[in-house]
Amino acid sequence: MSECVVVKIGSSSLTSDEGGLNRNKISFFASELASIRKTGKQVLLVTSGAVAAGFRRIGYQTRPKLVHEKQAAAAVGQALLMQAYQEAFAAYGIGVAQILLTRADFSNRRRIQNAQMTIEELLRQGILPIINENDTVSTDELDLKFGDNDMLSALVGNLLKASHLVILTDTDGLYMEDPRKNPAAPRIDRVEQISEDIMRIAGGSGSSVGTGGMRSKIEAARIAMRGGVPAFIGRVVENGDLLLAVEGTGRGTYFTAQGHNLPMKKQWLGYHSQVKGRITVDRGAELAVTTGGKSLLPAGILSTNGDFHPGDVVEVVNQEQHTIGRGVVNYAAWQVQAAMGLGTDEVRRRVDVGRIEVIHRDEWVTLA
Ligand SMILES: Nc1ncnc2c1ncn2[C@@H]1O[C@H](COP(=O)(O)OP(=O)(O)O)[C@@H](O)[C@H]1O
Ligand SMILES: N[C@@H](CCC(=O)OP(=O)(O)O)C(=O)O
Repeated sequence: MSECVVVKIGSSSLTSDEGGLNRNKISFFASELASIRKTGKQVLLVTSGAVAAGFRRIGYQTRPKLVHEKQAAAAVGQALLMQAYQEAFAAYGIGVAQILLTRADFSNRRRIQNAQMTIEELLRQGILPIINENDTVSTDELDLKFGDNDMLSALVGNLLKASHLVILTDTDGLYMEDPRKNPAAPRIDRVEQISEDIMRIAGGSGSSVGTGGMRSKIEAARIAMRGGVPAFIGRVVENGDLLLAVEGTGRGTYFTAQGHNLPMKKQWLGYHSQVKGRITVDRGAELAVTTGGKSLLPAGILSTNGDFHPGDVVEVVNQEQHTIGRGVVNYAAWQVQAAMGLGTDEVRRRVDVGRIEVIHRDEWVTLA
């Protein structure tokens, strides 16, 4: 397959603060995406804007806050959004398809493989897939909702091994401070690694229609970088800006892909799987699994949370409760509790487990 560009457009770029779609903006983005297709690259669009497009039509005065109201607004707005894109892309002879995904779809290997095969077939047939979260069935509980589409776009980019992830918003990239609060703050042009400092300067949404703000975009960029996909966060305002963004001279911040492209299985483990519990480890175990390439043994485990079973995915945290990675456990939670802190011989004597490793290194991904 030829190079593939995933472009994410946020609500703030498509709608006005008062709600409702801005048709001129949609036509503009359609022409920008069409110009990327002309260069021979495949294009996928991840679009927000369903709630913002639908809430006025449904009769709400401001963007709704209650889950069922948001879902109702999205159900109305998604149809309006697709209608607008269909018309706008038709002007360039490009057919479009609607794909609605949820976080749960990503944690189920078969479902996400089906989505991937569908998307690949659409691309082969020259159709431009337009993806949004399936707001009607997603709920805010238990991390089951993306909420904003930044993370969704990163996961789609990784799934398709995109050559570029372009996250468009209403600011020219990442600034040292939220430019709405400090217009003099300087922009960061390139980020090689997402440090704690970078996370700190990225704030929430400044507009009344956007949700994630810069923070969720940076988190998405981090996932893309780990998946080997270079990312861009910024703005396109004039004809040709999107092409410049893809070519490396856009109005925004570039995030360099990290060389080690995680294999699909580890990407699934790290970013798509559903976590069933948590294991806290001591410093020695932390180093062994994150930098030593070792399996996690019972001796370094301090505590567990959640009711997990062999084959489930658990999150592993250090003594400061920072996530260091995820892995598939060979023990049930009660077996970890019986074995934690014990040496290998002692575990074999006291606990009936098939394998001594709580998490084997082949079933582990470092996320620190
Ligand atoms: N350090 C920062 N640099 C740039 N923008 C920031 C920063 N911190 C917070 N923001 C805010 O993030 C907003 C973009 O996010 P959001 O409103 O969620 O947009 P979208 O709808 O495009 O996802 C900007 O308008 C800006 O106010
Ligand atoms: N799925 C929702 C996304 C909500 C949202 O505001 O996202 P974003 O503008 O990307 O911060 C919608 O289409 O309205």
